[in-house]
Amino acid sequence: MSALGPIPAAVAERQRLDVDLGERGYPIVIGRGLLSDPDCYRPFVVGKRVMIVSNETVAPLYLEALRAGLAAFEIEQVILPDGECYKDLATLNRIFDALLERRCGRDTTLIALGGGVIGDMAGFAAACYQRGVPFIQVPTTLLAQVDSSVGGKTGVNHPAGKNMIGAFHQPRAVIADTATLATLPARELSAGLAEVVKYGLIADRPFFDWLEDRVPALRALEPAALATAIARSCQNKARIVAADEREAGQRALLNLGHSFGHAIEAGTGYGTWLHGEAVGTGLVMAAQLSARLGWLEATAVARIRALVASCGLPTQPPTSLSSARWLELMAVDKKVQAGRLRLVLLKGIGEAVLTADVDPALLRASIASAQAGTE
Ligand SMILES: NC(=O)c1ccc[n+]([C@@H]2O[C@H](COP(=O)([O-])OP(=O)(O)OC[C@H]3O[C@@H](n4cnc5c(N)ncnc54)[C@H](O)[C@@H]3O)[C@@H](O)[C@H]2O)c1
Ligand SMILES: O=C(O)C(=O)C[C@@H](O)[C@H](O)[C@H](O)COP(=O)(O)O
Ligand SMILES: [Zn+2]
Repeated sequence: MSALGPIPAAVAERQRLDVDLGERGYPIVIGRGLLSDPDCYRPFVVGKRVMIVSNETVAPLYLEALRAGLAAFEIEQVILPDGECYKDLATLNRIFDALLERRCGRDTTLIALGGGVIGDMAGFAAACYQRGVPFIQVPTTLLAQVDSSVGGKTGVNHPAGKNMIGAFHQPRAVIADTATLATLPARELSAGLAEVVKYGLIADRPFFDWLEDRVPALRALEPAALATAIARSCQNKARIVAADEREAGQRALLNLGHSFGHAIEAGTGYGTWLHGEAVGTGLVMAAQLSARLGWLEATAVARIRALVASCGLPTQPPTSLSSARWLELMAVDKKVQAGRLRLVLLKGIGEAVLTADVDPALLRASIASAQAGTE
């Protein structure tokens, strides 16, 4: 895949990128003040009715502005409890209950207003309700704006494993109003930065280099830096998704850090570690294992650890998980094929690879050293 080129010195106030998926293709619009702009929704809402799905934290902050943008439509809403621990089938059912109670038909468009948890659940509800209705992503966390709202992976967790029940269902549009990030807690902003760093590591070394100088600006919500990081992350994701929508091959690279990260999330009980925190540590663990294999220089591992730490993210895994538990959790990863673990590792900064060539003993040793802080 060709490089994305240098990072632009300036960004437009409103950026539009396209996810090139033919008839399932859609725009990602990034800018401030989009929530209440009817032009952001009119071309993408199918029918006269919308069902907004949000949660009890986001709705008091942004529901009114979104309703103003959707004033041309008949608006229904369902407000869910907040938290990763509610990303489950029981909470999903509340969306179906609301759709059925209001007698919503196939001409209802679901609108996900919130972070990745709301986006994944509303998207999954849209994939299933009456065998599929349209939906629009209105992401309000950094993590959702740079990653989860794009690409059509939807679903819920199971106690045995992360995102184990779900479907691919692409949104009709992604409307990312960056002004919503002003109310995001600092810990959640840091969590979003983990997926941003991931994009630099997978296939975009110039972006990684750029990030090394920009983390303070990003953590201070400096608008130009934020808009650049969001757009660059989405560009990286969009082109991988366009090349491999259903993860037959290279889309698995988007899982860098996630085999470790998902094990941490499931093993500690969903919500103790935020997804982005687990991914941040997972990125460091993937780098450390890559170094053990002789694929990555120690200096690169040190740069990756330093960047992740500078984002305000943990770099060391929890000590509460035994070696057996790690392997048990990693064995249910969706990348496992014929009982064989496949991991995304690094051959360099900006060069991620999918490999099945990892000796379990080496993996165990790497995890144990990471837990001990000696890796
Ligand atoms: N589908 C995908 O491709 C994909 C990609 C990455 C992550 N994910 C999933 O996304 C989820 C994580 O998403 P997340 O990090 O957005 O977490 P989240 O959805 O739990 O949101 C984080 C917290 O911020 C609150 N919040 C949201 N917007 C806010 C705002 N503007 N101001 C104040 N508070 C706000 C939420 O209510 C929540 O408490 C995980 O379940 C993960 O598995 C999916
Ligand atoms: O979009 C993808 O593909 C990703 O892998 C993005 C990840 O950041 C995201 O957390 C995703 O939900 C993980 O997918 P899963 O298939 O491992 O559950
Ligand atoms: Zn992720």
